[in-house]
Amino acid sequence: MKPVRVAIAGAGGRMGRMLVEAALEDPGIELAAAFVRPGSEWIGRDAGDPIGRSTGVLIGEDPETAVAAADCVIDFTRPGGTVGLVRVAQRLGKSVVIGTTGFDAEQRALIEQAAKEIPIVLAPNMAVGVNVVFRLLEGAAALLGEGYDVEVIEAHHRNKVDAPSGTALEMGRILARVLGLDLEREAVYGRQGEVGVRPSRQIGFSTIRGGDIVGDHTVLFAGTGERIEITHRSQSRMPYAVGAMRAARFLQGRPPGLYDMRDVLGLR
Ligand SMILES: NC(=O)C1=CN([C@@H]2O[C@H](COP(=O)(O)OP(=O)(O)OC[C@H]3O[C@@H](n4cnc5c(N)ncnc54)[C@H](OP(=O)(O)O)[C@@H]3O)[C@@H](O)[C@H]2O)C=CC1
Ligand SMILES: O=C(O)C1=N[C@H](C(=O)O)C[C@H](O)C1
Repeated sequence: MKPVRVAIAGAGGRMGRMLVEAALEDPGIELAAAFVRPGSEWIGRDAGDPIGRSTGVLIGEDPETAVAAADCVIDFTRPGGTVGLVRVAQRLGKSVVIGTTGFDAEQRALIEQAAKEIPIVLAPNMAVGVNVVFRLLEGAAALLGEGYDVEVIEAHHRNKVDAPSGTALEMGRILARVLGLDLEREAVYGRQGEVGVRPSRQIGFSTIRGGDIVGDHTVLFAGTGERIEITHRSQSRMPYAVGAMRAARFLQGRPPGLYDMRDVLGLR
């Protein structure tokens, strides 16, 4: 099988660098292009420079040129950048792996629309462990049922700009579905002041930001006389990047559609 040619967006970012490294280590992947925003200090430099390696691929600034050179574009940037890139991929008939988080409803709808024409993996967390935790949460929530208050607690580095994390929100969606809750009405994001007695039909989200924490997620099921905590802690960003390469390989030859990491990992 020919390697999947990937273009990496935001190649100078924290995840962009990891993605370049993971692409170089994966025999099923060929690094075809890497690009950044116009004006970036990285333009014209080797894509391996941010990680002290040499790739022979120069960092560009034109998404069209980069996407045209690849089978699949991998995007861990910001929602505004992602939707623009999805339009380019749609026009050129290329697949997209999206790790970016923090989309609003309109941006999400645009991605869903594009997925009618091209194959897209959209996943707030590409680490295998987190996707297994998603499955554990389904089981735990179904077994525990009512009688346990559910809280989602996440911690990330000081530079993360969206909150709660995309992973925490996905955990909330899974728990709400299994428990029959309406997340729009029954979620609470942080608490302050005289908030009153906690309703049983509620999912609480708490966000911690500080230092260089890569990413921790805990779901707490608090009962009477006991509590259960399911925790995932990331010690490195590499599992996210390795997952993104798996997603790019998964998309090769796939029909248009919106997939997530559970599809990629066979966890459905
Ligand atoms: N799904 C997953 O497994 C994971 C998802 N993430 C998500 O990935 C995203 C990026 O995280 P991280 O790498 O830490 O962030 P960084 O800020 O380190 O990197 C973001 C990159 O995107 C670029 N960028 C920002 N805005 C735009 C735009 N409008 N158009 C194009 N490029 C843009 C930045 O360029 P510049 O430097 O010029 O601003 C930078 O290179 C976040 O949404 C995060 O939540 C993170 C880890 C795992
Ligand atoms: O910004 C990050 O760093 C991360 N973002 C993702 C999220 O919002 O869930 C995934 C991971 O937690 C790291």
